Amino acid sequence: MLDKRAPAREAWPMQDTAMPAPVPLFPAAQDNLRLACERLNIHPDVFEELKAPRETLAATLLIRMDDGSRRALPAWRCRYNDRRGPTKGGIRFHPGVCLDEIQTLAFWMTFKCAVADLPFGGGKGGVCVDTKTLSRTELERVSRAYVEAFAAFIGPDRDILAPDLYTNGIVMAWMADEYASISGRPMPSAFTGKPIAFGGTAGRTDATARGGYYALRHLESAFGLNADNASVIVQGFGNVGYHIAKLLHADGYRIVGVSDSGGAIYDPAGLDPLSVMEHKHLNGGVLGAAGHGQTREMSNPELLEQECDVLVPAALERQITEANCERIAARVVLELANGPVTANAERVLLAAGKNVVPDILANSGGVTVSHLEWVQNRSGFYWDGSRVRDHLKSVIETQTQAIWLVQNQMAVSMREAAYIHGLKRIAESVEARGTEAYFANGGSL
Ligand SMILES: NC(=O)C1=CN([C@@H]2O[C@H](COP(=O)(O)OP(=O)(O)OC[C@H]3O[C@@H](n4cnc5c(N)ncnc54)[C@H](OP(=O)(O)O)[C@@H]3O)[C@@H](O)[C@H]2O)C=CC1
Ligand SMILES: O=C(O)CCC(=O)C(=O)O
Repeated sequence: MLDKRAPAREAWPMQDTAMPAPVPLFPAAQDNLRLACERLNIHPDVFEELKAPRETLAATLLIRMDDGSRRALPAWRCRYNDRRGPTKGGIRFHPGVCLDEIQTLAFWMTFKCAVADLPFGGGKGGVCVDTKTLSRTELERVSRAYVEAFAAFIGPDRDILAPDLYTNGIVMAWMADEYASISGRPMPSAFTGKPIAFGGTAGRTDATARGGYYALRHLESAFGLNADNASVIVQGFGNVGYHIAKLLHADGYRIVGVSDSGGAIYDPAGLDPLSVMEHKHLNGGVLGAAGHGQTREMSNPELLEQECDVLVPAALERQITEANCERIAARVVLELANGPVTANAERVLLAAGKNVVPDILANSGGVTVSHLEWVQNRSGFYWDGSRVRDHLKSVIETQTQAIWLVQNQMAVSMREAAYIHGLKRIAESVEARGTEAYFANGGSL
């Protein structure tokens, strides 16, 4: 019998054929791997192992909506490579989520964890959903359904989740709670980025931004930047975008532009991130927030091209592409988003003498502090915020310096240097199992 609640045929969501599919991310990620393998003159088995994910699971989450209807949401979790330890990486809820994106993000996590020298491999997950269309109870059902679907994949020694785009500490708490129900005992270390009252760590909320901040400050003199007269544009005003704006503003950087999904504001005289965030809380977006008298509203693409010294993409992938790279005014691009600059665009930026601090270094602060949360959950001994920040600063400065050296020694881009630095560690962990001699040149750079 026909379900009386079924919507009329026209009301069923149809595929939007007018929108061209985005260029896949994974082939460019593989190019980075191939280049790093060539530069290190590494055994071909390493490329063979890393060119594809270990395992990816797809599921359809069937969610009961508040009005009684059901929605089917595509979801994925990818464990890309676990040679250095359990796979680790965030989960995102976004309407653009697809298999290509999740696999690529999991690949990037593999290298990010190696760059930060964490005992983790890389993973990532996502649900194709627009959280802005969900009530809080629907969001909770999506979070719990995700864990139910992927429970066999997850675990403190297998695959450890964390927040990413449009997920946060509350989502992690629902997930950890669901996982405890399924496992029959609490296992908080299978999730990081949890609220502090539920086994979270001090310092995780702003860790991604803080890591990027430490990297930028470490490179200031190399980039010829001076906090007292340098200007910054931040794309995305969520967890990462807001905190980087706040940290740099506190040090004297002039925040001249910020944006969110609703649009952008630009004020050459400067914006106060705290008052912009207050405005966003009250009005739902940054549009309409006032700076120092010269504030203009514009689109996100326009904002990227405005005058500034440092551009911080902190939203989505593929924001700086062949279409706009020649008009980017910034001298430094600090990639706090994952994959915001395409490979072709980066070539153009570098040829124009600009600097790009690659995502797998610039945004590695989040997973570095997630590692500390995992350690604290397992030991039952909790650190204070200053100890967490000191550790993060030391990790970021050490890895930034190491990558800077590789870049100069090998005359490669900072991204290539980061991949070489990470690949060396991954290959060492394979070789340490005694199977093969992976370094044709004995492991020296
Ligand atoms: N959270 C973490 O620990 C880590 C995050 N990252 C990366 O950082 C980026 C941001 O993540 P996070 O801050 O956690 O996510 P959030 O969900 O907290 O914030 C995302 C922000 O991006 C904005 N946004 C969404 N779409 C657009 C668009 N088309 N143009 C401009 N802005 C847009 C959102 O706008 P609105 O507020 O209007 O919705 C929001 O302000 C992602 O690429 C993520 O993968 C990387 C490492 C760790
Ligand atoms: O904290 C983590 O485990 C991972 C964060 C993340 O998803 C990322 O770095 O892209």
